[in-house]
Amino acid sequence: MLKTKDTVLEINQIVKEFENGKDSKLTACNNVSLCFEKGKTLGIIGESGCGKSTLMKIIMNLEEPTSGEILYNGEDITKLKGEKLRQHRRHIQMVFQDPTTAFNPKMKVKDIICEPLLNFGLIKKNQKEEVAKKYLEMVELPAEFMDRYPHNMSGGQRQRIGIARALVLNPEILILDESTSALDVSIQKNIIDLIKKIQKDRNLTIGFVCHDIALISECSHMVAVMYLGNIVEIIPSHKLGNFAMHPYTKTLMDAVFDLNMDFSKKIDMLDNDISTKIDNVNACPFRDRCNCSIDVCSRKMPQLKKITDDHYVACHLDFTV
Ligand SMILES: Nc1ncnc2c1ncn2[C@@H]1O[C@H](COP(=O)(O)OP(=O)(O)OP(=O)(O)O)[C@@H](O)[C@H]1O
Repeated sequence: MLKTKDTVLEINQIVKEFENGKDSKLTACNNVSLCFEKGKTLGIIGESGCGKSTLMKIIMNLEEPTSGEILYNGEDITKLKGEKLRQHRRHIQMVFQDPTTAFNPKMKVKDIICEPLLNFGLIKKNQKEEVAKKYLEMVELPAEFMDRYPHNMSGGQRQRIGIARALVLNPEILILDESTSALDVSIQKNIIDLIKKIQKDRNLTIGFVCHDIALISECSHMVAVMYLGNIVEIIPSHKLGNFAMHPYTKTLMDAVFDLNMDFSKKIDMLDNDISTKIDNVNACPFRDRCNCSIDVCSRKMPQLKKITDDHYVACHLDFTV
């Protein structure tokens, strides 16, 4: 994925290995390179355990990569320490899957929303109510909510507070890690609509991590498909339906329940579990579950190949025909 004039965050060849028992290592991220574009959403999709959250934690400086760099305004943020790191945190904020666990249950909504601003000394205590009102309005909640506690709200309302708190420092990039996954479908849609509106108003760059390809295609501009730590396809979301090429992406797409779907078509579901993985750098990570694997797949790791300017695939199959 090539850097453009609109790139705000550049992930270059990030590798993250974890100790996995005595003499073995687990590669959670294997040479991941991606670009986040200003005002756009980059969706990252993959099954549980494919490394999505690890990558997001590295972007958030909550985890250190084994190697690679992440450039924000030309500076490698993986190397930041101390006060420089603290100041940098204002630029990239995250909304977690379950904000309940991230909130102090003894704090009122106004304190939760304003805490980051107070930590950075950006407001005085007597400005809390004014700020909370503004941000509650932004996430379409009544001003009276500022005196509530998190446990007196629904999951959707709590997630709105999580979004307000993440945006209060006016970050350039917002990371949403399965942020709507725990919500009912109708509430999920409302939150997605709200996020899209805020993105437009603020020209916000978003990283949207999710295991639901239908949801990701609905709210992302570009989609990166991750499998066992590897990016196997990067594709504009509007092309997912008709132009996805990697056998894994196609399987994910085929599994989406679509009212217009041809029901006579066989749906190839993934049978063996992702946890039965073998870390083999000399083979395609998807080969054991792939219906189209060929001889070379068990000998060589496919590299991302450019199909068109905005579409990349890591597969040994020949897509030129
Ligand atoms: N601190 C850690 N120590 C050892 N292994 C880890 C650690 N964190 C993650 N892993 C492993 O790295 C791999 C990727 O985990 P990660 O949480 O990034 O996946 P994920 O795609 O976000 O999954 P999920 O959607 O379930 O959160 C998994 O095999 C996981 O067990």
